[in-house]
Amino acid sequence: MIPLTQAQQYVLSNIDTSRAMAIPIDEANGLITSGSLEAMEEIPPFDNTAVDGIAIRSEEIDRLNLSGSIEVRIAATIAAGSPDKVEIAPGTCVRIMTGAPIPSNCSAVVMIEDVVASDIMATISCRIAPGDNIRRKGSDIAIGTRLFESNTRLTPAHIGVLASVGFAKVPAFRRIKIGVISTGDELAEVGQALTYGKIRDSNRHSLLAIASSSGANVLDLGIVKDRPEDLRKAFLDAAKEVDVIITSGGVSVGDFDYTKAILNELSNGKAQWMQIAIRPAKPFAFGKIDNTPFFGLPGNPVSALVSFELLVKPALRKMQGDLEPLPRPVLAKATGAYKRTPDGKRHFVRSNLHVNNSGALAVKPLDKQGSHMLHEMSKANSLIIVEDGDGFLKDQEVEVLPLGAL
Ligand SMILES: Nc1nc2c(c(=O)[nH]1)N[C@H]1C(S)=C(S)[C@@H](COP(=O)(O)OP(=O)(O)OC[C@H]3O[C@@H](n4cnc5c(N)ncnc54)[C@H](O)[C@@H]3O)O[C@H]1N2
Ligand code: MOO
Repeated sequence: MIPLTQAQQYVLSNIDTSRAMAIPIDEANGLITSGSLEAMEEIPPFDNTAVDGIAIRSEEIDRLNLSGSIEVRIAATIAAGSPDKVEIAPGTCVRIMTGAPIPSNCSAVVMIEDVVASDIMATISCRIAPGDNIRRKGSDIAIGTRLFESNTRLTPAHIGVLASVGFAKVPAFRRIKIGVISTGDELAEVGQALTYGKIRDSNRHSLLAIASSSGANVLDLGIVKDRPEDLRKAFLDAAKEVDVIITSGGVSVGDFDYTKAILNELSNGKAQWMQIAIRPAKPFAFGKIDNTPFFGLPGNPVSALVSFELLVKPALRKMQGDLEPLPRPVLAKATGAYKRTPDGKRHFVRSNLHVNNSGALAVKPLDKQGSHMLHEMSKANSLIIVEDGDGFLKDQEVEVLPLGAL
């Protein structure tokens, strides 16, 4: 058996970053920038009002500060989007709506709630200072501002910023397309009758889902029987269609575990079959078919998902431009014990990570830890890392990998 870090490093060293290209901003959420981005427009693009109210000149502010109350004639009303460049006459003011351009010689806006106004006159008796309620041109983003560094993962707020300064496309690493295949004669499709000896193919569906929620496009490549010629054809066809191939099953030592043998043949003898010193997800195969990375995950349903988290996801992150692709654990206090015996493996214990009543991170190890027990896995949001040994006690601080992060 080899340590997990060795397997992860081997995979990462054989993974290239996907092509950088100009991506339409509405397709870029979750992608990573391939270059730094600078603003070529400013925000706000003109001085505008932050409130609905009355815009006044500094001379009126001075009069107000002297006398405590002023009356000003309302010369016009300015709506948001108004294209007019306005300058107002002495002794007058304008009604103005949130976001509308400020007349060039006005220096504050009084909120409409603080004004007694008729259609033509406004009486102002509140305190106001120059600059109040005005959002100055360029005060949020000036032209030339470095918006984002290269290798920034784009979130909805990044997308909004890019739209606000006029980027229709953004330079980013292309989204990966993942094809998922299930292998095994025992597999039945959902919706098919379940005859004796068969089980439903759950891996294909859970793997399509986890690949999709990891930010990839996915392609369902179906179930392939345990027949070398069928597997060979399916793998070769997949390599033409997708950027990454994921299979489950057939990577252990059974008589019909052909996946690793066919993968090795199609990667010109360069595939690696590994027994990783972890539980679950011990067997794993990795290779490339016509330069398309191929991940042979174990068939046990929990193992397939854990293998995806620990081995596929870091590779996807690297392909998508993440400079620190390996998952990082957090520390939390165990709310229960986990007993194990030394077996040379690091265990990943399905668990529930949460914030306790004191506001600290706590983690509950779940009961059923069998690698076929997918229902229990579905209740987990994290994996407690337990090094080889006897396990941990209640209230002990443990390392935890949260599941589900991009
Ligand atoms: N003699 C040994 N036997 C096994 C070992 C070992 O070291 N020596 N390792 C065990 C471990 S650990 C795992 S994990 C499995 C991995 O086996 P394979 O990757 O070859 O997978 P299969 O044998 O095809 O299936 C294992 C198990 O999972 C079920 N399965 C398979 N595909 C699906 C699917 N798409 N959806 C739901 N369930 C699936 C399958 O029916 C089996 O029960 O090997 C152990 N054996
Ligand atoms: O390691 Mo297998 O992946 O336990 O079930």
